[in-house]
Amino acid sequence: MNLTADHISVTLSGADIVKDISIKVESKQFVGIIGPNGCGKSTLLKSIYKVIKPQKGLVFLGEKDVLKSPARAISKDMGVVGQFNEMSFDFTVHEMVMMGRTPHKHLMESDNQWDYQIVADALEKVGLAEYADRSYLTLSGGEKQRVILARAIAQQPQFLILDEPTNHLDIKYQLQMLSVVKSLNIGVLAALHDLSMALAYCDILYVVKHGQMIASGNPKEILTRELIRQVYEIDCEVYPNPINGDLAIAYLT
Ligand SMILES: Nc1ncnc2c1ncn2[C@@H]1O[C@H](COP(=O)(O)OP(=O)(O)OP(=O)(O)O)[C@@H](O)[C@H]1O
Repeated sequence: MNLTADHISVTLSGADIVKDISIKVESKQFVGIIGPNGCGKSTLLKSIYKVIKPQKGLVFLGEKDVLKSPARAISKDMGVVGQFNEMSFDFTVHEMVMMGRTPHKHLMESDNQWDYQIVADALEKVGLAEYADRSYLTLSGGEKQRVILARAIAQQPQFLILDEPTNHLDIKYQLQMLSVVKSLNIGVLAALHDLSMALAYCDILYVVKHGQMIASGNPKEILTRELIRQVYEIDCEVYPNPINGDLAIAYLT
């Protein structure tokens, strides 16, 4: 399912946070958004998944006009793994992941065997099968992040939005999270901080600074020393890794 965000502008408390940004994610593409802290990545994503209403712009998911459709209709197709995953109430891990089934159910419809299987499979995928009965509030930040991914997987969306999905994860689970997401074979739009991960996983990369899009394209072509200096104000070398031939980045501080 394609996602198109056209000419999105967001103003918050009088400040222009997102300035006329357009993004396209083709079906099954993994698309990344990078940029420094505070450049507007989360705000842009929130305006796409309807938490913030943009002042200008259009968002289409397939044929659906996202900004004009009810949240429930969009949640059948769009999953979101946000940056902050705190809950006020204590649910078990199983209950948290089962919430992913809600968009597919009628009011008061109870969970069936099929839902149970989907939840068990999703927990298995993120390596948390043994955690089903644990209290969500007692989990570590990284475990919570993986539960939220499992919930999004259980939702069986056609499109996934990830806002810095790996920020609590150690390297094993960073790789696991992005590999699991890639294996879902659906359109993905992800805000990422790690440029090496962006190089490894993204088909297309959008680069944002001060709320504006300053570059986009194949990460291997656009992530140059000059662009990284312009965006992050640091010096680096981008070079072919002699071990696997992939591009790597050495930061020169
Ligand atoms: N409700 C608000 N009112 C005023 N300013 C806001 C509001 N929400 C966010 N901002 C500001 O908008 C800017 C962009 O925030 P956003 O969270 O989109 O950045 P980001 O690129 O996701 O940053 P990070 O990499 O640190 O997560 C920040 O300067 C933030 O302080």
